[in-house]
Amino acid sequence: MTARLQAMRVRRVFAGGAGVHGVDLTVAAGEIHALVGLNGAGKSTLMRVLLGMLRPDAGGVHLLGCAVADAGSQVWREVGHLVEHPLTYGELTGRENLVLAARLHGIARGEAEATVEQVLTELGLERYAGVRARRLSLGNRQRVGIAAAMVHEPRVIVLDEPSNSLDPAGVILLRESLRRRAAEGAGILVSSHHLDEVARIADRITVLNAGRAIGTLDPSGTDLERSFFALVLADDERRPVTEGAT
Ligand SMILES: Nc1ncnc2c1ncn2[C@@H]1O[C@H](COP(=O)(O)OP(=O)(O)OP(=O)(O)O)[C@@H](O)[C@H]1O
Repeated sequence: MTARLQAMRVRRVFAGGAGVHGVDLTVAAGEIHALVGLNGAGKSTLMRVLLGMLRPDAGGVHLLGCAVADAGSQVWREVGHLVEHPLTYGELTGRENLVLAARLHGIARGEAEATVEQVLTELGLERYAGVRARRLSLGNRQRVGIAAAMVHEPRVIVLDEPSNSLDPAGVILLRESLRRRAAEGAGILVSSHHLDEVARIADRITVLNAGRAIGTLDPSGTDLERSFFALVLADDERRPVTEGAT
């Protein structure tokens, strides 16, 4: 298995005890790996550590085989992410934002426009491409943010709650886009609250609870919701109340 992304015993604990308490996680080439967990379980924190936005207290992260702390532009141009709010410049149009994102990831000027047209079509944004980002609806701004994370065809993709504020059409386009990218060898990590959606898209599902990876769910299983709550409940009952309190 070629690991695109690997977390080894990653720990990042905030004052008060919440955070991530020693998580191992691998995202293989060609795989869509979903992270699920209740609010505050540590999904965003883990993703931020994986992307070098937060330094771990302990443990390590490898991106494309390179320690994240040592990753240079050659590695970062192969990574696309959307964590928290879509980073768009409100005064620029969707298209201009995407050209900028492509250029920042090393796509040559001559290629950027064609690449951007492709991703605009892929995410159903053609009609809105000329609209300034600040005038876009929440859902279309989210689509632009997702497009910006993927315009440069990265081999590692990390998306935190990407289907938030997307309409059903957007959810389907996102699903198809991620499937295509995984089939072409990208390793994709995606967090979500929507277990139904996760079941449709993920090859593997890891459950986080109170900052720990407590188990996996079978995406083809019949009652994902029940299995999810059973895992969380069993973990909560096992854990002393003071530990990992959020
Ligand atoms: N900068 C910070 N300082 C202190 N505590 C923090 C900080 N960032 C996150 N936390 C806490 O760490 C825990 C995990 O938060 P995180 O945002 O990673 O959870 P999450 O699983 O992404 O939740 P959600 O589904 O609500 O987005 C929470 O209890 C949160 O309050």
